[in-house]
Amino acid sequence: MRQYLDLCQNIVDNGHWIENERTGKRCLTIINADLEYDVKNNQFPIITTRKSFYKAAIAELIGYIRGYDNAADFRALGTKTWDMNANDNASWLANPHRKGEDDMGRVYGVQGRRWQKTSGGTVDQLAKIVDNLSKGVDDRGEIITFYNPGEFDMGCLRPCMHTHTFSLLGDTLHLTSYQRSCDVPLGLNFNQIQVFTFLALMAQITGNKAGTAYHKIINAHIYEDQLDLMKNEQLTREPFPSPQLKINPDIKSLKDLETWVTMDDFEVVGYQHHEAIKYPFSV
Ligand SMILES: Nc1nc(=O)c2c([nH]1)NC[C@@H]1CN(c3ccc(C(=O)N[C@@H](CCC(=O)O)C(=O)O)cc3)CN21
Ligand SMILES: O=c1ccn([C@H]2C[C@H](O)[C@@H](COP(=O)(O)O)O2)c(=O)[nH]1
Repeated sequence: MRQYLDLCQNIVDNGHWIENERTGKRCLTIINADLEYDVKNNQFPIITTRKSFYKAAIAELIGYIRGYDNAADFRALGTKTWDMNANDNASWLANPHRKGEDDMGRVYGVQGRRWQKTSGGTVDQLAKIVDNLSKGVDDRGEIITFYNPGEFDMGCLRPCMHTHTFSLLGDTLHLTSYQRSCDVPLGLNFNQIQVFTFLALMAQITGNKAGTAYHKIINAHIYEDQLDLMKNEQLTREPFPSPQLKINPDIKSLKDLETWVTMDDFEVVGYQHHEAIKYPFSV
């Protein structure tokens, strides 16, 4: 994944040091990065310059698709990535909307599947997109957005990868995903996998061909305590060729994704990688 390493090198060479009040850490930061993934030819954008735990990344995506609001549900699917934000974040622990242990509040999938209408009831953004794309319809608004400023105070974290737009050209499906804030050593490793897999899955369940995924990032940063490992370890390594993602072909509908799918339905074939690097995580 040369484009990932180029972005990391660009931050190291041209980044600005920005204080981040929420985490109390400084971040080396650039604005604006555009990444592209070739889903059509199954060039899976997994990082090869360290070991990537791709099943955890896919588990996060499936949890968003299911509308999960609880770190325990994410753990049951195969990822602990929401434990810290749900249970170890002072401002969320003190928030009266928090419903107890593991609650994440009205984040990501809750907005995607159960956006609260002022007139009562909820909007299922994802089901509408799946219905339209299955009929070959792109109404130029096939958008799922998790970004609901009216409910930021009801969740543990504002969504980072917050909006996904699907587009049909004939029977080929494309995806454009927008990310406002990106922890390049940790989060992007997962987000690249999620953007790719979201397009591959949506093409599969709507009977379309997968095309290209476009990933647009605004604030791309490396936390100060991650910089040494990035500069002196990861960036000294040569990448390996991209492997392929195999998805169980029996997954045919949104209902399948909501009910029986597990991480055993995803396999990466031919993943060559360098050894793991453990980057610090900032809550
Ligand atoms: N500071 C920060 N960075 C993030 O990337 C991030 C957040 N916060 N909060 C919400 C989610 C949670 N995400 C996470 C959380 C942890 C890992 C992580 O620790 N990854 C390890 C290994 C994970 C594993 O063993 O499954 C890694 O090496 O990639 C990655 C993404 C992405 N998001
Ligand atoms: O999918 C994700 C979720 C989170 N992140 C990172 C980006 C930032 O480092 C933090 C969120 O902090 P904010 O202060 O809310 O911007 O989490 C990510 O990279 N990918």
